[in-house]
Amino acid sequence: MTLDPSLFGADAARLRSTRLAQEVATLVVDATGLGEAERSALEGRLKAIAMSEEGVTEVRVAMTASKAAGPKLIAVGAGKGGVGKSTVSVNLAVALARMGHKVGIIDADIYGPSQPTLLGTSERPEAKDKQLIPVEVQGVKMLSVGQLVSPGHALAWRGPMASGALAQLVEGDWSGTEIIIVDLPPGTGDVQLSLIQKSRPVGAVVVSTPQDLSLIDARRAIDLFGKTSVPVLGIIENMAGYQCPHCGETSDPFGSGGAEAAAAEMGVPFLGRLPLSASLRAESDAGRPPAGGEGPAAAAFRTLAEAMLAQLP
Ligand SMILES: Nc1ncnc2c1ncn2[C@@H]1O[C@H](COP(=O)(O)OP(=O)(O)OP(=O)(O)O)[C@@H](O)[C@H]1O
Repeated sequence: MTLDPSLFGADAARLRSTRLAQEVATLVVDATGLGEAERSALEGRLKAIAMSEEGVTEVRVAMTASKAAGPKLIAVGAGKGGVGKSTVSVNLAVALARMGHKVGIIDADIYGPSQPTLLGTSERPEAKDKQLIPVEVQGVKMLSVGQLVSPGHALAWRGPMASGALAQLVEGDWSGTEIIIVDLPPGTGDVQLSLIQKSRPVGAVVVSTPQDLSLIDARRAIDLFGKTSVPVLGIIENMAGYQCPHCGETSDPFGSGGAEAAAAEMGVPFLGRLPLSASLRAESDAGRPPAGGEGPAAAAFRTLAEAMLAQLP
């Protein structure tokens, strides 16, 4: 026998199952995200209601929490290389950290790990009991596949070797971190697929430039996340529009509005666009993510980070 969940009002949303046998009611409750005090208040309310039901002489409440303590991973992908995926990843991470979140970044781009450069660090992570300890830089904890090989060493890892290295990053010591941005390798192949399956991100962001060709690849990336049941939090259009530093006129070298239209067509949110900007590139190359500064790029990345968080399940 079961108890009718509607008895429990708003708390019914947290009920996973109810059972009544030999006058004992057993309630399984999802307590994800609740603190100690809230958990015991919830337990008290459920017990009181269940006890008031006829034929109930004892109530047992089992609390479960899905990965309550673990960080939430957000994958940033792109159908192809060079669209600014790594630049967007690091700036989202820095923007989130500035908003007060405890943020990590995993640079899983085995074809061109760039996070150490973008964050301006050559520090190597230490390992404790075979677990990598992320380095902390510009308010963000970071582990990069680039830290596992000597600088400049081209990575041509395939299959199990790539998966092994990437698993080490995901299984690093991320304690104290709430959100981890995962800078995926560009493309939609097996390496990306197995990384998504292993790290189970709570959501994914797809970066695209406005050209049709890039958008075709972005669609593939969205398909890949769909196949792996990872909700797409949205598309970010990068390198959209260029403001001439001399005359101030804005032009659209790669077209405009393509990503927004593609997002609408595929039924995924459009998170916003970033212009092509020489200063963004220069600051990035120098290891100073503009999201950590004061200019318009910082505001733009903050807006994107907020839009992304708003889509989290
Ligand atoms: N909005 C932008 N304006 C100007 N330059 C940009 C912009 N976004 C990215 N770039 C520059 O484009 C280059 C490629 O960016 P990035 O490395 O982030 O791309 P990516 O998609 O991660 O590429 P890959 O995955 O192949 O490494 C970098 O030099 C970066 O500074």
